[in-house]
Amino acid sequence: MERLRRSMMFMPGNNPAMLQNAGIYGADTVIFDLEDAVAVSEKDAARHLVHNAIKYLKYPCEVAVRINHIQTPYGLEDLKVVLPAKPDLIRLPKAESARDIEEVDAIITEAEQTYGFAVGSIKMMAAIETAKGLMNAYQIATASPRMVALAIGGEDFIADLRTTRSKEGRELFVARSQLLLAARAAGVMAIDSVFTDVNDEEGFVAETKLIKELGFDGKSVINPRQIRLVHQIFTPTEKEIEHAKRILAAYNEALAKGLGVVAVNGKMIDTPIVQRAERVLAYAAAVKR
Ligand SMILES: CC(=O)SCCNC(=O)CCNC(=O)[C@H](O)C(C)(C)COP(=O)(O)OP(=O)(O)OC[C@H]1O[C@@H](n2cnc3c(N)ncnc32)[C@H](O)[C@@H]1OP(=O)(O)O
Ligand SMILES: O=C([O-])CC(=O)C(=O)O
Ligand SMILES: [Mg+2]
Repeated sequence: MERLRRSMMFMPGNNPAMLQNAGIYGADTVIFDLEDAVAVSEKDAARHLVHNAIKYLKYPCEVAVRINHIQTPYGLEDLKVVLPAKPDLIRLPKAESARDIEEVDAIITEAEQTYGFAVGSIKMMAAIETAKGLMNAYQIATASPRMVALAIGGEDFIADLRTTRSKEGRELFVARSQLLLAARAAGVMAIDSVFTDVNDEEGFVAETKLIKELGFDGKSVINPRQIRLVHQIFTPTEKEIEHAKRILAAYNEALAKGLGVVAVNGKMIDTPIVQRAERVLAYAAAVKR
């Protein structure tokens, strides 16, 4: 079972209190933002704060940094300042081509060599936030062996579509589905976008259930209150675990009798259903760890 990334919590990289406490809320990943949550006048201070937080504070989770796009005046400097602290993951926003990934990948490789880190140890993910990025999503996801995930950045994406955000996310449905397909084809995780109304718990839960059904591995979040809700939705229930166990038991019994197919509660069980049951159990075990 790969690492869990159910919740990836953003926080502004220039907020010392948030960086200090980032590890206490149980997020699978924390994302220190240098991009849109940080004003231009604060970019430099944020980079150094993020560097020091990663270097001197111990986080019990994966630590990611969202840099500015590499073709902005800030992206390269972001990498220069944060890479020596060895973040686990670099999140590139507004990725539009494989070239974007290759550029960042080359800079990371150089830093790993300079600072004596194992080459390939710093991972990358990309957020798709434009129609153009989505058209190139598979190429983006496969542009470097460092790539572990594609995310959708829904707020920017909706702006690029020239539409508005509906409560049900109708305008994002196709983009989410396409991003999921690209991620699966590339063998990387798919991470959903942020839900900006931190006081709308019902809306957040509905959206998280939807993206889990679509097949996403997790969600970007912006507030500690959203973490528990995502984890609850992604954790298999006792009923699902029991059902998975029954499927495996029935299948193994059938195999022992030389049968390839068997029924549990009147429903046919064959290889893909067994694979799904195995994943439920592996996931449940990973969540407990
Ligand atoms: C579209 C995009 O690009 S999204 C990505 C960039 N955006 C961000 O990074 C925003 C991150 N989130 C936040 O800044 C805040 O959660 C807000 C502004 C959305 C809401 O703020 P508040 O209403 O003050 O949050 P709330 O009252 O729930 O905060 C409770 C506690 O959690 C802390 N907290 C809130 N959000 C975060 C966070 N994202 N990361 C770490 N700690 C946080 C607060 O500092 C506060 O701590 P305290 O009790 O020790 O004082
Ligand atoms: O990537 C995200 O989840 C947040 C973001 O930048 C966006 O929605 O534009
Ligand atoms: Mg964005």
